[in-house]
Amino acid sequence: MTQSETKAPILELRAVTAGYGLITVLNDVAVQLHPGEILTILGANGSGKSTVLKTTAGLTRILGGAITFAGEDITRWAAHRRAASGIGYVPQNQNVFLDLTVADNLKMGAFLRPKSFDRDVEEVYALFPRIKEKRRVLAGTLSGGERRMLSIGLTLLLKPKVLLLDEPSSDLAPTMVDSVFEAIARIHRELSIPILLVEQNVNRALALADRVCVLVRGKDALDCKPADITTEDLHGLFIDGGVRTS
Ligand SMILES: Nc1ncnc2c1ncn2[C@@H]1O[C@H](COP(=O)(O)OP(=O)(O)OP(=O)(O)O)[C@@H](O)[C@H]1O
Repeated sequence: MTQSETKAPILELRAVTAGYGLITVLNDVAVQLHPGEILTILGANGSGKSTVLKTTAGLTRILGGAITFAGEDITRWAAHRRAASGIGYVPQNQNVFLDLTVADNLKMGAFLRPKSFDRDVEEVYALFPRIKEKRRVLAGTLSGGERRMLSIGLTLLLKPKVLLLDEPSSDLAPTMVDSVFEAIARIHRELSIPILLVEQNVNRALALADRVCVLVRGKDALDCKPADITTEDLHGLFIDGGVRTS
């Protein structure tokens, strides 16, 4: 058991069943994120990884189970209340204003904290120097990776207590993937924010994670340390759509 696992989880999904309208995607799912931890969720396409994040952010229909965050039952809380209480969700699709400059995007993100605006924006620029260089250009002209960085930066301005990152490296050039993973490691190390990470780049995700949760068809099938995942597990996970655990 790691030091972080001995603490109570900051975020917990307990036997959560959830979906969209009449469609049930998650069945009885259990996920625990502990203080100081990066937990990576792996799974085949369509296994429900993004739905775990959306359910935590309050964007799906919860049909059963409970979600607790920082000691409170947030199961019935609306998405905006969860965000305001410290659940920072960075969706896979960009959430930046394409017709505004980078600096104006950040201004929008920091409008709730006018007093600390300059300091908070400098913190984002320090994490993402590339974003600082491009602060005067329209967000619509940024590369995919730069937009991803801006999107993470916008969420950081809300001072999250946990960060939910949905495939931050998808569709990026290799050098951008390096920059994004480096930034995630720094956010974790320097800002001490626990992170729930959904990622298709298995090797990079395993290198970064303290713990791994594997989803198979909407159900958590494996919860272990990265070193305990075998090549066979991974083969089962991505080729067969299931996980061999023995
Ligand atoms: N808004 C939606 N309405 C209805 N069904 C949805 C919606 N979003 C996702 N689904 C369905 O939920 C299931 C799980 O989707 P989800 O995006 O959570 O999977 P995933 O593991 O993140 O997949 P991928 O790795 O391909 O992104 C899929 O069958 C998908 O079609």
